[in-house]
Amino acid sequence: MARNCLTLESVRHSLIRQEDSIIFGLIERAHFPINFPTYSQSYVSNSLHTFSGPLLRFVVKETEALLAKAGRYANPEEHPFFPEDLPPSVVPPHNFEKFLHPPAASININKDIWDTYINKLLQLFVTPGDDGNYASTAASDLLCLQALSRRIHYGKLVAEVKFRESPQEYEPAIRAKDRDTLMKLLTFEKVEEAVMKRVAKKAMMFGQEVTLNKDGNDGKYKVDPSVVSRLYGDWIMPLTKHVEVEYLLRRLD
Ligand SMILES: O=C(O)C(=O)C[C@]1(C(=O)O)C=C[C@@H](O)C=C1
Repeated sequence: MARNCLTLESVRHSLIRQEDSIIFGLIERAHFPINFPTYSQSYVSNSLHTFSGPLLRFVVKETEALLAKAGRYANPEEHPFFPEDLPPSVVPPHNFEKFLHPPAASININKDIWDTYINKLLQLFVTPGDDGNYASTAASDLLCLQALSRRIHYGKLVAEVKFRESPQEYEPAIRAKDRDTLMKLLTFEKVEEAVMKRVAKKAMMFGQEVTLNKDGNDGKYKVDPSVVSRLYGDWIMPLTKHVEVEYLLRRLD
């Protein structure tokens, strides 16, 4: 859909679709135990001294460098975790429609997303242990981080649509830099409740063992549906709303 035709219904529809990518990402990651060395400061240090630090950082940084050359970050819906020193794109530029308000478009909270994912979320949906599959673990973390980042930063589009639909409602709070009022204005509790129920249901459907005999999967899922619901309620939606508030605060700049 052309950006300028976006409505609250269509951006919500995109958020619903993105739930699938996030839940599949979580299921893939939950296939491995925590594998702490993936995040250890000292795991990667090679004799060439080309890189040192956590393996996950290495994998994300190198992947982003490659994707930047392929033009990924020219798309306003994509946000790199390591925006410093990205190489230029080698592909012809695409004329992405400018839908966001330019002074607010550059918000990037990937640092918070990274810290939250590593320090809070992972422990909730992966088992303890170490199976040595650190590179595969980092590759599945990368997919989760990208899906989460895309969803959370989608809050910019949601905020823009809300602002365009009723600017008079938002302008006084933006001028007063009143974060609490903005947060109240953009919060729809009923929608949040529906999101939490739907993601739990999707986690049940996507995460069940599919067999050819009649036995059910004994209520066992690849990722706990109640945890998925909690990840959304406690972190994913609050971070999305944080992006919405930050965006609106710059909407009249
Ligand atoms: O649907 C909206 O209105 C949004 O702003 C998105 C979202 C979410 O993150 O899913 C965030 C805030 C609302 O309270 C409801 C849902």
